[in-house]
Amino acid sequence: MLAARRVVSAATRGRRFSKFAFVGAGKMAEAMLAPLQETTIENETPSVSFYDVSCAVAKRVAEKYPSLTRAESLDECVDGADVVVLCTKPQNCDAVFADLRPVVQNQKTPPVLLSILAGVPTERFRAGLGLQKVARAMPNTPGQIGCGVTVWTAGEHKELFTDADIERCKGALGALGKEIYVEEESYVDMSTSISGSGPAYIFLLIEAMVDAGVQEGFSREVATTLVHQTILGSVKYAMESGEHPAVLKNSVTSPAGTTASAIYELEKGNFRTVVQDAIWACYRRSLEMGGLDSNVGPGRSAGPKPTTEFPDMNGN
Ligand SMILES: NC(=O)C1=CN([C@@H]2O[C@H](COP(=O)(O)OP(=O)(O)OC[C@H]3O[C@@H](n4cnc5c(N)ncnc54)[C@H](OP(=O)(O)O)[C@@H]3O)[C@@H](O)[C@H]2O)C=CC1
Ligand SMILES: O=C(O)[C@@H]1CCC=N1
Repeated sequence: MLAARRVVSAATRGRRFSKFAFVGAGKMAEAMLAPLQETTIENETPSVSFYDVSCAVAKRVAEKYPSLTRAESLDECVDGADVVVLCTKPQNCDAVFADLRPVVQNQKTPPVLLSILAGVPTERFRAGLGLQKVARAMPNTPGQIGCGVTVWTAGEHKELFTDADIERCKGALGALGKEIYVEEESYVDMSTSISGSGPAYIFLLIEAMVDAGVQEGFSREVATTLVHQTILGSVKYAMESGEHPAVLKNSVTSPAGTTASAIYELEKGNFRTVVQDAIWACYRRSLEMGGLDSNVGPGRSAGPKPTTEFPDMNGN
């Protein structure tokens, strides 16, 4: 299922189609390319080029998406782009900056840089590439089928972005599923630990449940169907019913029944705190990668502070 096509705003009506240049065409870029080629932005299908230093990766993507333009060089890829979508690894930022800086500086109109790199703050791109307009997003792999969720920000310099710039970023990210704009960049690091990396936690759960089914004697195929459908159905039920998960869990758990025995074991293994510790560890790693204070989490000194006051005894 792909996301609904976007409605065009008056701000961008009548302009030429948007051009997106993907630098790096690996796993996450590919997840973004599939829905992007199906969507419309500014009432047009956007033009999309991509470049990857790995010929094998570029060749595979070109074969899979023949309507996209495979560029042979970074210059060719970025030439005339409205938005450069950076999809390389955070670990080789400096090498990428060295190659990309002269190319973006050479453009008549400086493009927007939309980074999906985990952990790397917008200021680092502004300094490394000499670009003013830097947006940062944290998408996830289910975006490949239009079922993703992305948290993104234009950082502290949002006022430099035109309506069309924002619409292009929103359009590209909206093609992946839900997009949530945040004013504060720290929420992008936080979302990495929940939605960005989250699919991996779910896949681990799927793997564990399927393996248990196989241990019990199901064929792997049937066990996989049981697990997929259980997780899919539970998510849809939770979303459609709007009930608190504890209520839904209790409705499955009969007195002295089977579920209670399973939940006892999960709780004995600290299931919920293990999940929460994993999420905090992921957030800490994102902050570390950005050179920020990562001493966050229960019992640690840094990190988010409550933003609202507790009500007084009268509820005011
Ligand atoms: N995977 C995920 O679920 C998510 C990933 N992200 C972020 O997305 C980014 C990409 O991750 P992912 O797709 O998994 O990584 P991949 O390694 O699959 O893709 C990165 C690609 O970029 C290529 N590359 C490296 N340097 C350059 C360069 N100078 N110019 C062009 N291409 C280059 C790499 O080639 P080579 O391997 O030869 O170096 C590789 O093919 C990361 O920053 C990650 O933090 C964000 C959200 C979710
Ligand atoms: O593991 C990572 O660093 C990337 C970022 C979010 C998902 N994968």
